[in-house]
Amino acid sequence: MFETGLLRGKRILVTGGGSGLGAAMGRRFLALGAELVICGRKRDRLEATASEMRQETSGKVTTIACDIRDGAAVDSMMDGLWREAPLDILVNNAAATFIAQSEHLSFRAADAILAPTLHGAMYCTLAAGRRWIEGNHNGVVLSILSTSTITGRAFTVPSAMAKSAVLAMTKSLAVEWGPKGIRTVAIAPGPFPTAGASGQLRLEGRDDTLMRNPLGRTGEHSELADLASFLVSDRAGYINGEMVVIDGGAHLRSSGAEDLLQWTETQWADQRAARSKG
Ligand SMILES: CCCCCCCCC/C=C/C(=O)SCCNC(=O)CCNC(=O)[C@H](O)C(C)(C)COP(=O)(O)OP(=O)(O)OC[C@H]1O[C@@H](n2cnc3c(N)ncnc32)[C@H](O)[C@@H]1OP(=O)(O)O
Ligand SMILES: NC(=O)C1=CN([C@@H]2O[C@H](COP(=O)(O)OP(=O)(O)OC[C@H]3O[C@@H](n4cnc5c(N)ncnc54)[C@H](OP(=O)(O)O)[C@@H]3O)[C@@H](O)[C@H]2O)C=CC1
Repeated sequence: MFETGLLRGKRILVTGGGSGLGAAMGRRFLALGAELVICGRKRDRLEATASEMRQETSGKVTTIACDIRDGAAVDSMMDGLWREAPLDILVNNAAATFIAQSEHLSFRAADAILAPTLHGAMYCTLAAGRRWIEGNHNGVVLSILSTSTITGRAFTVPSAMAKSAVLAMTKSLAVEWGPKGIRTVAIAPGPFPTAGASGQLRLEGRDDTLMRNPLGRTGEHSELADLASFLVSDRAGYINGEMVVIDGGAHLRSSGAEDLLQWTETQWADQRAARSKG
């Protein structure tokens, strides 16, 4: 679908690129000629994903273990990267969520979602942006958000809050950093099957999520990877501050969480007990 070498010469960091949608985007970026860096907390999983990628392509893949909740760790990751060469593109993909009745969320539980999803994305963006501006280098920040930024979403309130805040960052920096050669864009995916999302959101057995999709299916990873590749490429050079929804039209019918309103207190208690058993 794209010209060969669409992303040739681009050095791209995908946070949370060792799994799920981050890995799918990374694979496509490599296939389009980019140099890829993936980060996450789990070094083993990053290495396993990178080694699969290296077998599939001749492109260069680097892994960095980094907990993006830690600003100093983010700065040290960016220093290390910039010592070699500046990044061209940052993809804020790492995030966390789980379903819970909000009145049962401890402050620590709320922070467990806000810290990577909001603070982590902000730390990475500020760290990359500062270096781009100091070095007079153009850049693109793509943030993977959610349609909860449009609809809100019951039972995943900290995630909806964090994603909405990163959308505000995307729009605000488009104006502040656009004149400095930095584009900020976002994607709001609907349900795409990944181990992370299915496990945390109990998507299995919640047929309503799929039934409510006007297209009657979940998204394909390749569909998201295509959209991401376009948005970070120079072909999308005039798109700035925009969030593109890719959800089959699902959010026009429902936020995706309404079936949870039917859960009984016993079901929620079982959910909490399952969590506390690990
Ligand atoms: C909906 C429709 C969609 C339909 C539409 C689909 C749209 C999807 C939008 C977004 C999707 C995604 O983000 S999908 C991405 C999913 N991937 C992930 O979440 C991967 C990263 N996840 C993680 O790291 C973990 O799962 C997570 C728990 C979030 C963070 O782990 P931490 O080690 O930081 O946290 P812990 O130390 O274990 O716990 C910190 C506190 O949080 C509490 N806590 C942890 N899990 C909890 C839980 N399930 N329920 C309550 N509370 C919980 C603990 O009890 C602690 O509080 P105290 O007891 O008080 O100490
Ligand atoms: N799948 C879906 O249906 C949807 C997904 N999204 C968004 O897409 C993105 C990818 O989600 P998905 O692929 O489904 O889920 P995954 O759980 O596979 O991806 C989350 C990634 O984030 C990384 N991560 C989490 N916390 C941290 C941290 N503190 N520091 C560094 N990395 C971290 C994880 O790696 P590690 O554990 O090694 O740290 C993991 O690779 C997320 O932003 C999610 O909100 C949005 C809407 C729908």
